[in-house]
Amino acid sequence: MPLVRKGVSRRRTTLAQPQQGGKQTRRSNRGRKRAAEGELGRPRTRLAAKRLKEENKVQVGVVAPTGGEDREFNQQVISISERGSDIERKELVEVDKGKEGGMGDDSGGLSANRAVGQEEEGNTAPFPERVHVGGSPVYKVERKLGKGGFGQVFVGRRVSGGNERGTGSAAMEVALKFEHRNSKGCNYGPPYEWQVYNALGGSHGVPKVHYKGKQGDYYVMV
Ligand SMILES: Nc1ncnc2c1ncn2[C@@H]1O[C@H](COP(=O)(O)OP(=O)(O)OP(=O)(O)O)[C@@H](O)[C@H]1O
Repeated sequence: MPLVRKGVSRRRTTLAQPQQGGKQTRRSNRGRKRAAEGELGRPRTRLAAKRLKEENKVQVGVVAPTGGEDREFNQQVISISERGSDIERKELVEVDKGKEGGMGDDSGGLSANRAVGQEEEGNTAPFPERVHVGGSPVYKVERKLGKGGFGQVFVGRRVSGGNERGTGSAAMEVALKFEHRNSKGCNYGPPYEWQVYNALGGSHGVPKVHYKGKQGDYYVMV
C-alpha cells in the first residue's frame, strides 16, 4: 500500500510539472515583453499602447484655430494639461503660414520663403519681354528662376548671334535679375548689390555679372 501511494504521488508530480512549467514560461515571457517595452520606449502590443496612453502625463492638443485665411500668420490655441493635477494652461501661438506651407513659391531658392510683402513694394510694372542693357546682346526673358528680398531672377535666352557652346558673356542662356527702380534697394540709384558684384563677381560661388543697366522701370543685371 505505501508503495502504491508513492507511485501515485510520483505520477501526479510528473503530470503537474509540465503545466507549471508552461505557466512559468508564459509569465516570464510577459515579463520580458514588458522589459523590452521599457527599453525601447514604445509599446509592442495594443494593450500596452492603451496602457501607455492612460499613463501619459502631458497632453497637447489644438483647441481651436483662429484668424482669417488671408492673414500672414495663423493663430492657434494650444492646450497643455497635466494628468493627475489640475494644471491646465492654454497658449496662443502664431504659426507662420509661409513656414507652414514650405517654400513661398516654386523657385527652389531659400529667399523665396520670405513674405511677399517684403519684396519690391509698389511694383506693378510688367517685366520686359526682351532685355538689352549696357551693350549686351538681346535676351528673350523666359521662365522665372526665383525671387529675393529686392528683385526677381529669370532665364534670359540670347536672341541672335552666339552658339550653344558659348560661355560667359557669350552664353546662350543667362540669369537676368530685375530690380524695380522703386525697390528699397534702389533708394540711391542703382542697387548697391551691383558694387558688390563688381568686387566679388566670379569668385567661387558668386555669379559673374556680364552686363548691367537700366531698362524701363527696372535695373537689370545679366
Ligand atoms: N545666377 C543665377 N542662376 C540661377 N538662379 C539664380 C541666379 N541668381 C539668382 N537665382 C535664383 O533667384 C533667387 C533670387 O535671387 P536674388 O539674388 O534676387 O536673391 P537672394 O540672393 O536669394 O536673396 P537677397 O534678396 O537677400 O539677395 C535665388 O534664390 C535663386 O534661386
